[in-house]
Amino acid sequence: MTDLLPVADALAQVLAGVEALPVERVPLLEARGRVLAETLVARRTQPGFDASAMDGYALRAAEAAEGAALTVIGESAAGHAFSGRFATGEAVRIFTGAPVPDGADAVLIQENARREGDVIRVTVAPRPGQNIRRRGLDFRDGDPALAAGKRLGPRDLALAAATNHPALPVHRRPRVAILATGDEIVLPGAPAGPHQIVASNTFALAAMAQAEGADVIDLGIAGDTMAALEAAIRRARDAEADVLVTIGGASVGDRDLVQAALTREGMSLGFWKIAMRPGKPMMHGGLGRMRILGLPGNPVSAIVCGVLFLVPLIRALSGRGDRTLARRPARFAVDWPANDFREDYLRATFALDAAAELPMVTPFAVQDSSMVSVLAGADCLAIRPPHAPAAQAGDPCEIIDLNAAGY
Ligand SMILES: Nc1nc2c(c(=O)[nH]1)N[C@H]1C(S)=C(S)[C@@H](COP(=O)(O)OP(=O)(O)OC[C@H]3O[C@@H](n4cnc5c(N)ncnc54)[C@H](O)[C@@H]3O)O[C@H]1N2
Ligand code: MOO
Repeated sequence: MTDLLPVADALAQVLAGVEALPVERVPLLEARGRVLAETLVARRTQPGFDASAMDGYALRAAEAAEGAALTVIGESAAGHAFSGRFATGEAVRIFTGAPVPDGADAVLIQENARREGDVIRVTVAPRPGQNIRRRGLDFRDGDPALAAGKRLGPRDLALAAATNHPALPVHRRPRVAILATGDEIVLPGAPAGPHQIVASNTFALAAMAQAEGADVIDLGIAGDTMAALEAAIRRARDAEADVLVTIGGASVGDRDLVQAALTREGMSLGFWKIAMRPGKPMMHGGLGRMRILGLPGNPVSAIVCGVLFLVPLIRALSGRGDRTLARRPARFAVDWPANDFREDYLRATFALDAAAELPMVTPFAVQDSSMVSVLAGADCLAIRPPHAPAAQAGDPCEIIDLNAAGY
């Protein structure tokens, strides 16, 4: 059994040759969560002029000692620059965001001046340059603003807008078809006998795919017959899915028909079975343009495979630079036994150590891959490499922080 494919090799195979999907342009209001296909370059300089950061008076700092009096000769408001000339002993009333008149080198905040008709008296002297945002402070025409491969969040969209892009080149969203299999599987809320199982991992995988920006094609549940499975596989092809995720029927039982059905439909097998717990019977293949992830039925196995393989595959298809979920150093809070040949992804909780730096990890005592309640209660997956020796409390490990990832 020790010749099973290592997890890292399996991931490399899943990602091998995956190219980002074609580029389309979308307006800013539709761009959240999409992945930028080209580096975005600023199309203007911001601010495009020296601008006031405050409401007050534009003046020369050298003429504005405490007690000095200056004559107010005009006004500069946002969108309405002062067009006159600025001479010795003069100030210009100015508002936040307005152009600073030529010749002024500071803006005196109005709270630091006393207005007496057309004259202001300085109560607190300004420093040269104070309250002026220099031209180009934020960015300049031609500056790279956002990198290709970045998934666009709200702040990125503000920058895209400010740099004067009404629409953005992004990769098409991956289409991910999800098929649950098994005669025993019923939908939540449907009448269910005592020996039936309610589909659960389907919803986690769909949510994960959506969270990663994919469009989900729900293929429902196929019974354990070749006909039902083949019909569902064809529906995935007809819908032009980029990825088909099958759930269940992945192992070696007489009713585990998923691989046979896929092979009959023309799949070329990449790999089947990996040195991982949970998730050993995972399968990968290709059917035309469609990539196939055959996940085990056990809910925790399927969802952990989703975290480790489906998420990076969606990210790669979306054109993202960062494909895998971040791993973070941590320490065991308890002793934990030695590992066998399968890389283990332990469901665990953690609390930060006394310095509030490292997560101190406590795996759940029961690590059964059917236990959805344990997975939902976990903060993280603690990774145990193959053949890791017994760990003692305080020993280092790595975790995937599920809460931080939003999973
Ligand atoms: N002789 C062996 N038996 C098994 C092996 C093995 O190596 N030799 N591997 C075990 C491992 S590890 C796993 S993981 C499971 C995976 O089996 P399958 O992928 O064939 O999964 P099923 O039998 O279809 O289902 C397992 C379990 O999960 C339930 N299930 C299925 N789909 C869903 C769903 N959408 N939502 C919730 N629960 C689901 C299903 O009812 C079963 O209870 O095989 C071991 N066996
Ligand atoms: O690989 Mo299975 O997922 O341990 O239960």
